[in-house]
Amino acid sequence: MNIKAPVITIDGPSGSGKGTIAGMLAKQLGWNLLDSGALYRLLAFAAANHGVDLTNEELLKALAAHLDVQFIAATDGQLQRIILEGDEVSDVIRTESVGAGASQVAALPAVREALLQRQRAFQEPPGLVADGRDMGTVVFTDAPLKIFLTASAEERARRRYLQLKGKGEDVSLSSLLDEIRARDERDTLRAVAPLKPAADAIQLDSTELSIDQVLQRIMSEIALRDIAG
Ligand SMILES: Nc1ncnc2c1ncn2[C@@H]1O[C@H](COP(=O)(O)OP(=O)(O)OP(=O)(O)O)[C@@H](O)[C@H]1O
Ligand SMILES: Nc1ccn([C@H]2C[C@H](O)[C@@H](COP(=O)(O)O)O2)c(=O)n1
Repeated sequence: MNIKAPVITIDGPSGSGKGTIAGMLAKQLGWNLLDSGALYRLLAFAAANHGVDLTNEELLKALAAHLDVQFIAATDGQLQRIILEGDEVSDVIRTESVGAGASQVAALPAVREALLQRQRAFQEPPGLVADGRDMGTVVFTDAPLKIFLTASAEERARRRYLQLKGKGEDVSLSSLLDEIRARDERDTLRAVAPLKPAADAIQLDSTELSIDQVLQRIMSEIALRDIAG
């Protein structure tokens, strides 16, 4: 019998802390990690490099199906690395403009379909932590633990502001808030796989919680379900 590796899904809006928490959980459990947003970011980035318009669904579908990408798992002291067509792009795909492009290509049904199997292929033993927008509602519907992580738009903009300032970027809090609201609207209102909690997801508002408190809360849900061996 083919027993599938367990999956923990973490969905939520931009800046809610999904990526941070998913990376920490995967490390703590010794499980695989899927940063599904990175795939949409990679596609938007590759499209710009190849001169493909972000509204050209047919060309984007072909590009998505043939994306030459490698995810190199995090090692002690190093974050996961992402290689696209032989070049390391781990940092350059993290800008707000690539994020906005990702949100635009992610609204196209043919693109989502082209990336579906690639995401499911990450479900390997001993387990998978997957973060994104539709992990619990579309990609891993039978996951034994689904988290929907939120925070107020103001808090998410504040976190992003601190993150980008920390990298030496010249950013404005009010424009980050506008960008976050625009991305929320596009991700939530799109017709296909919109951002929403799965019916069986645990909703966790991290506005007033530290990273550690969020992690502890999720670890206690894992223990309750006895899914991590
Ligand atoms: N509970 C928290 N309290 C304070 N800061 C947090 C918390 N969770 C995450 N952060 C910080 O907020 C920033 C954004 O977090 P992260 O990148 O994990 O969000 P995300 O939901 O994955 O965003 P995106 O979907 O845009 O990739 C990071 O600098 C992270 O350290
Ligand atoms: N499962 C996913 C993951 C991401 N997206 C889209 C929507 C986001 O705005 C964009 C970038 O994601 P991020 O890296 O910020 O998590 O990609 C999606 O539609 N579905």
